[in-house]
This record gives sequence, C-alpha cells and structure tokens, in this order.
Amino acid sequence: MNQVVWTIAGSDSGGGAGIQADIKAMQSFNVHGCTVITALTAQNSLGVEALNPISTEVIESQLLALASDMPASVIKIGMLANVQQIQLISEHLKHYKATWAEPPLVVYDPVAIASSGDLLTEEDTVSAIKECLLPLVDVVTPNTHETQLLTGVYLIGPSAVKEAAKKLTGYGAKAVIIKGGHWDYPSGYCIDYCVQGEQEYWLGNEKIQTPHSHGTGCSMASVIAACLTKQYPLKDAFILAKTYINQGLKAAIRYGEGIGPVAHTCFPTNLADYPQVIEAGSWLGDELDFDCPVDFTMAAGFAECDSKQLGLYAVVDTVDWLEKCLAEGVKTVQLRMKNADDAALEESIASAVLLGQKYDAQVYINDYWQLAIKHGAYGVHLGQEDLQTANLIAIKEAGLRLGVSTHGFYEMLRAHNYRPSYMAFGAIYPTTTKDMTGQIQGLEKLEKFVPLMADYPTVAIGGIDLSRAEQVASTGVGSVAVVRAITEAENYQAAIAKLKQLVEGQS
Ligand SMILES: Cc1ncc(COP(=O)(O)OP(=O)(O)O)c(N)n1
Ligand SMILES: Cc1ncsc1CCOP(=O)(O)O
Ligand SMILES: [Mg+2]
Repeated sequence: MNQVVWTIAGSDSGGGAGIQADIKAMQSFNVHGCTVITALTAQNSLGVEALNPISTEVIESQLLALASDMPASVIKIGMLANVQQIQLISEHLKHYKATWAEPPLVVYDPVAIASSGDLLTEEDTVSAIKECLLPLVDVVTPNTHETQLLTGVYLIGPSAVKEAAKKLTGYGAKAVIIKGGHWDYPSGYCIDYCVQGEQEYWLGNEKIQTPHSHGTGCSMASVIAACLTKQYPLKDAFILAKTYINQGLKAAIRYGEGIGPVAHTCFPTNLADYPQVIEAGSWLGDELDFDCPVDFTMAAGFAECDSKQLGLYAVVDTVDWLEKCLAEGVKTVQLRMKNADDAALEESIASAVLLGQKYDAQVYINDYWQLAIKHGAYGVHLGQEDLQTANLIAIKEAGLRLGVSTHGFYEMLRAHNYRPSYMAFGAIYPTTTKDMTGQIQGLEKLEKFVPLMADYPTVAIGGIDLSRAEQVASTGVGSVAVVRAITEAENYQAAIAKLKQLVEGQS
C-alpha cells in the first residue's frame, strides 16, 4: 500500500513548526513524507521575523515533480501565504481528485496565526479558503483562533463549537476537528471535537502545563494525515494525534530564549498520555452539558474475571455446541444467538448457565443482558452500540462480568471508561461469520492494543484459525476467540485440542 504523504506548507527556520514539524511527526508514524514548500519564514523561538512566499511557478514545479513519480495517498496542507497560492493548490487538488486512480485525501490545517501571535497569511485569504479550498478538503483542523477567523463563531462553549463545525462543513469540508488548546472550558482541561457525517467525538484531558507548544497544530494534522495513510478510521487518527501531542508536550524543552517546540517522540504506547473519550454521563460530559438520554448507562468497575488469561474462547450459537466445547475442556465459552425466538432464547440461556456451572467454566451471554441477569450467568458480552442502551448499573450490581467489543483505538479508550471485566479486540482478520467491513485490525494494531490494556484480560477475535492462532497468541493477548475454527472443523475435538495447545500452551 502507498504510504506516501505530502505536506504543502511553509518552512520554519527554527525547526519547530511547518514543514520541519510535519516531517518529524510523519516519521514517528512510519510513513514517508514529501514536501512542497510554500514560504520560507525567518523564524526562531521568539517569533516570525520575515515571511517570504514562494512563487506559484516554484510551487507548481514541486507539485509536478511529486505527482509524476510519488503520488500521495494523503495530502496535508498547512500555511498558504496568499490567494494565488490557494488558487493554485486548489486547482491541482481538484485535478488529483478527478484523475488519480486512487484519489488522495486532503487534510487542511489552516495556519493563520503562529503560536507567537504573528499573522502568517495575507488577510484576504479567508474568502479564497472558503470558496476554493474547503470544498476539496476531507478533514480541516483549525484551532480556536482559526475557527473564529473562518466562521465568525466565537467559541464560548460546546454548542458554539458544534455550530462552527457545521459552518465549516457547510463550506464543503467533509470532516472537522476543532482543537481546544486555546480554549479553557472546562477550566484546566483541553477538549477537542471531531465531527464526521452524523458521528461526533469529544476528547479531553487535563491541560499539560508547558509554554513549549510551538508546532502542535502542524504536528497534530500531520499525525492525522499519517494515520489516514495507514487507513485508520478518522476517530482513531483523532485520538492518536491528540495523544502524540500530549506526550510531545510532556517531553517538550526549549531551544532558544522563547517558546520551545513540541517534542517528536514515537507511536503513543503510554496509556497515561491518552485522552478520555467524553461521553454523556461522565464527569466531563456533565461539565460540557451533554444530554444523557438514558441515565443508567454509565457504570464502571465490573466484577473481575477469575483469571487474566481467558485462554481458548469458543463463541457458539447453540447450547449443543456450547456443551460440546465444555466437554472438550474449553473454559471460556459464549452463547451468541442471533434471531432466536423468545421462548427458545430464554430456555437456551438458562441451559447455558447451568452447563457453565456443571463444567466449572465461564459462560458469557451475548447481547441478552436482561436474561443473563435473570438466570445468573457468569458474564455478558456487549458491543459498542449496546453500551448506549444496556442497563450497565444493573449488570454491575448483579455481579456479572462484562466483556466489551472494541474495533480500534477510539473504541478501546471508550470501553476503558467502563472498566469492563475484559476487553475484546477485533476483527483481527477478515471473517465470513460477521460483516466486519472497514474494521479489520491486523496483528500490527493488536500488538499495540494488548500492552495499552495490560491491566485487563484481553481477547482477540475474528478470522483466527489453526494457522493463525500461534501468531495471535504471541502478541501477548490472553485469549483467542473463535467461531468457525471450531464449528466448521472437520474434527472439532482435534481442533479444540490443537487450539488449546497453541493458545494456552497445553498439549
Ligand atoms: C469475545 C467476543 N468479542 C467480540 C464479539 C462481538 O460482539 P458484538 O460487538 O456484540 O457483536 P455480535 O457478536 O453481537 O455480533 C463477541 N461476540 N465476542
Ligand atoms: C462475532 C465477531 N466479532 C468480531 S469478528 C466476529 C466473528 C468471528 O468469527 P470467526 O472466528 O468465524 O472468524
Ligand atoms: Mg452483541
């Protein structure tokens, strides 16, 4: 897959922002950054001394050189110094989107004001940005000042943030991320907002107290571009970019007499650097006045599993299969019935619970949390959507374990708000058991999820079979969940024995 990203931006001679920051941030995420330089600033840690726009001819020659040999999957745009540059870049983007076999995504960080307070573009650029550029932009990432400059909306609270984002999508940007670094609401916190179609995401953490924040905007947009290049969903790119900035701010040091640059580190591996996913019902959600449609959904701290290593985990759709797995010694089993009628469902759940007790095993019930509580199941397994509707307080108070599905970094951090009993990551590989289009994680991401969630029992699911179980287990994940590797095996007893050996190390 093409992992080339272009940055079209200005050079910062101080090395903290612009092209220089972009390349460092892209490198941290292991993608190849190419550059199209729009301006040479004479700049140091104290401010901008000169701004020298590059001619449109020279910019065009850089674009032509790259387009003929190194097309990008994502183009990140930063400082455009004047209307001519905006028009030129817009024409080229339109051409790439219309003619390239794989049209590039465009991430635009509207650099207007440096962190020193210096204006970095000519004032008449705002209408050209709205008319020519924003309709070609997939993700626009303004800070508070830039949002106000582009929309005229003064960001006094969450509803103003949403109103401004709506204006930006009205100008044509497909998704909007408004960065709250200059926003002090709630006091002492840094809150960022992302909207993509109908989906909204809010992230927050305590403000990191450092003056050395030069280059945070450029770096954040570059990480977003890098993650999109790796085909991460925007919500994951959003959370990874914010985390990268958090860890960079914690490590930032000064190089001159003024404001130092955000540090460039590595892919975020420390949970303490990750922001909170803000949801209705949480403390930050209340501070931001989020509507809470159901007041029993927010609960945290579920009963612990008996062991952190759940081992081979069989997910089956009948009581018959459940008993076959238990009889072969599988200790973690899930009854996942879809489309059963009410009477059969309740009878099956009651039988599954009794079988779990008979075989001294841990039986989880998928979806049907009310029946799981009623029949005293060991635990329930819920998906992300279920978290919005299930009575989590009732599940917790009944002492049932809660397993939660996650598909990516954002959902993992969202699940972490609830401190579930275990955390499942999927789909690791393509599967025919369930439509997981766009949600395949692969081993590379699993290797990142497992240590981040080291305090939980962890489960990998999706497309895992005998040929893959060993590699999956070598990521350190505590359990491997399978459907077809057991139910479609020629000899299910032999398959279970082999899977147990690969996952649990038994013969
Ligand atoms: C162990 C495990 N992990 C993930 C899932 C998927 O659960 P969910 O997201 O609720 O989707 P459905 O299974 O209901 O289709 C699971 N069942 N088990
Ligand atoms: C329920 C579910 N959730 C994520 S992938 C999956 C199906 C796993 O089935 P299989 O092991 O047959 O690929
Ligand atoms: Mg479910």
